[in-house]
Amino acid sequence: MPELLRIESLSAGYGEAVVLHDVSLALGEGQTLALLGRNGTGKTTLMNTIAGATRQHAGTITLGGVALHKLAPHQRAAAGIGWVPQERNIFRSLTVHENLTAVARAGKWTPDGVYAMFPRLAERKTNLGTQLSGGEQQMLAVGRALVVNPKLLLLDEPLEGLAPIIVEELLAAIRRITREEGLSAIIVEQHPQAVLAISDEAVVLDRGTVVHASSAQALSAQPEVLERLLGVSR
Ligand SMILES: Nc1ncnc2c1ncn2[C@@H]1O[C@H](COP(=O)(O)OP(=O)(O)OP(=O)(O)O)[C@@H](O)[C@H]1O
Repeated sequence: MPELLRIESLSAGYGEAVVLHDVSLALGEGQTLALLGRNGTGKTTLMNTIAGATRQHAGTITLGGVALHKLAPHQRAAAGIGWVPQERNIFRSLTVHENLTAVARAGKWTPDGVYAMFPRLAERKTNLGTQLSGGEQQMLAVGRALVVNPKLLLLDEPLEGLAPIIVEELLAAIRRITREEGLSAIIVEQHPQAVLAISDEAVVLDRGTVVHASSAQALSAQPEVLERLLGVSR
């Protein structure tokens, strides 16, 4: 399969502080990567760096042959990065529908497609962002990234703090978006198994470096590695 993303020898952080050291990874078109690691190991920093929101000290990031690291954040969105940050950046003072139409760009994903994926959002079309539950806000954040019609979706802890029933709903939608619709994605999670089950590749970070890279299936089948690197046994 053709390569979509390639990161080589990446170092990045905040100001003078370097958080990521010599990170390299690659992802093929239509593939999903689970980005795992304990608290504070640099997962969010790597997502932010791909999106252009940190200070990059060294290395390259290429998306479909385009040198992303040379672009400003808004240019990276135009180049195909759909970023759903940890803090779910929706417009709280706009309605659900306005949130989607404000950023939509021509392509396969439309607001109606998002409503079909998330029927809860269809019911709340005219509600303001402030009136949504945490789960609905997360669905809207994912929907906003989809209607930009990205090449690569970055999902930073999309399941964090949500009720179990909402976690199931979101996971099913993410599985459909990645497995059935074939959109490439990087998913950050602290709890690995649910995400490994819907991913092709797995990378584990520790202290800002890659300490494990394999297929998601291979990592799932290694409880001793999960225990050692993530402190979970399954
Ligand atoms: N805005 C910032 N300025 C300075 N240092 C930061 C900033 N954000 C994060 N860091 C530091 O970078 C390191 C990696 O943090 P990061 O949030 O990337 O880890 P993480 O693996 O995503 O953790 P978590 O699972 O807790 O979100 C930590 O030591 C953190 O203190």
